[in-house]
Amino acid sequence: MTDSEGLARLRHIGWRDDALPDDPRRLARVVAQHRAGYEVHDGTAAFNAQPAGQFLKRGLDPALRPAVGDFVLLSHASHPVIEAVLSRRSTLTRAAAGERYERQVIAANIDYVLVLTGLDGDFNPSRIERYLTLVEGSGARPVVLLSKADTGVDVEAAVSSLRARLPAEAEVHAINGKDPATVGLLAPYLGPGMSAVLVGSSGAGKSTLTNTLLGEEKMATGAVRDHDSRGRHTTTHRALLSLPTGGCLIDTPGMRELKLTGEENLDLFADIEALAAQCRFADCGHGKEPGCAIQAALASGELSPQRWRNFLKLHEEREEQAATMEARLRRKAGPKPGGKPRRGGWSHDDD
Ligand SMILES: Nc1nc2c(ncn2[C@@H]2O[C@H](COP(=O)(O)OP(=O)(O)OP(=O)(O)O)[C@@H](O)[C@H]2O)c(=O)[nH]1
Ligand SMILES: [Zn+2]
Repeated sequence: MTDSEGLARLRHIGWRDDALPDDPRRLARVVAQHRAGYEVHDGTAAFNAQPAGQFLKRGLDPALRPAVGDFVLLSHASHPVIEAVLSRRSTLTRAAAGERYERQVIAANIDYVLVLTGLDGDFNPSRIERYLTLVEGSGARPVVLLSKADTGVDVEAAVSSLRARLPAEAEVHAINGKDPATVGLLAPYLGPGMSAVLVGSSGAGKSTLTNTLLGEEKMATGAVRDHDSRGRHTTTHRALLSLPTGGCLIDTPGMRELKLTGEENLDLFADIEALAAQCRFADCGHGKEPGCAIQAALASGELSPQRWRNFLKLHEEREEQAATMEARLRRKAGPKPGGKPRRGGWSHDDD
């Protein structure tokens, strides 16, 4: 295999450097993680690989283990073993219950997270906001895609109300997932060397858009899929899709249903945090307390009730999840020797 052939092969899996790694035959990309091991793709085919023993050690920071999107070096054995994980340019993480409160990598080396929402009944600005908080700080960039713009809905109104809520730099596009012209619109995010994931709730149009991007009918869409055949197409070869635009789309069920956990930061609501800091009392409950800056902002219209509700909802969810995780960790740790209950630290008592 010549160098240029080797490079062309690696481009299919999103390898972006102009140089080949020292031993390109050993390079592959993790496209899925199963109970029984990993599924990797080397640009020609997808196959299974096991993690080397070093990745299985108890107590190892989960962030050091191979994750979907990682470029890895394999052994030459007939049953390939993942021996090393190359350094990451971006890391999407979420909180995970482990031996301590820690973060789990859900995808690595992703450039764009395409957050897809239908402009039909699925349209939900709060959910979009929450997806953006998940992507924040990952090194990947979110792109909000509003599908079904062709269905007679008031696209302008939806887009402008959404823009008003999101940070100014957020990218928002209304699209028709069935229209081949959409490929051109999204090409800047899906060019050679780019890796993207598509997230969004069921029915938002992920399969439809993926098919349009592929330029052929490769996946079953909701229109033709009956209830029982759900998941039938979740086969190995479509976990990493090489797009005609040169980029690649990582599409595994876990990625599709990115869930929010207790650890997203709430930077999108920094304005609300700033307001709360102006309340007269440091422990203000933002109810009937005198001198409450939040209530004042709500009264003056500076803060919309909807935005305040969203903040409260997200905040509450976050607290709940953090408490659940703490409780789980505490159960795992067992009672402290000496029998005396531990003081402080835990805000919830669950036994
Ligand atoms: N008119 C129109 N219909 C769309 C568009 N995008 C998706 N649809 C339709 O919406 C339905 C659901 O689309 P899918 O692509 O199956 O949705 P999905 O996100 O893959 O759904 P899951 O596989 O359940 O996660 C199908 O009937 C599509 O034809 C669009 O931009 N315009
Ligand atoms: Zn207050």
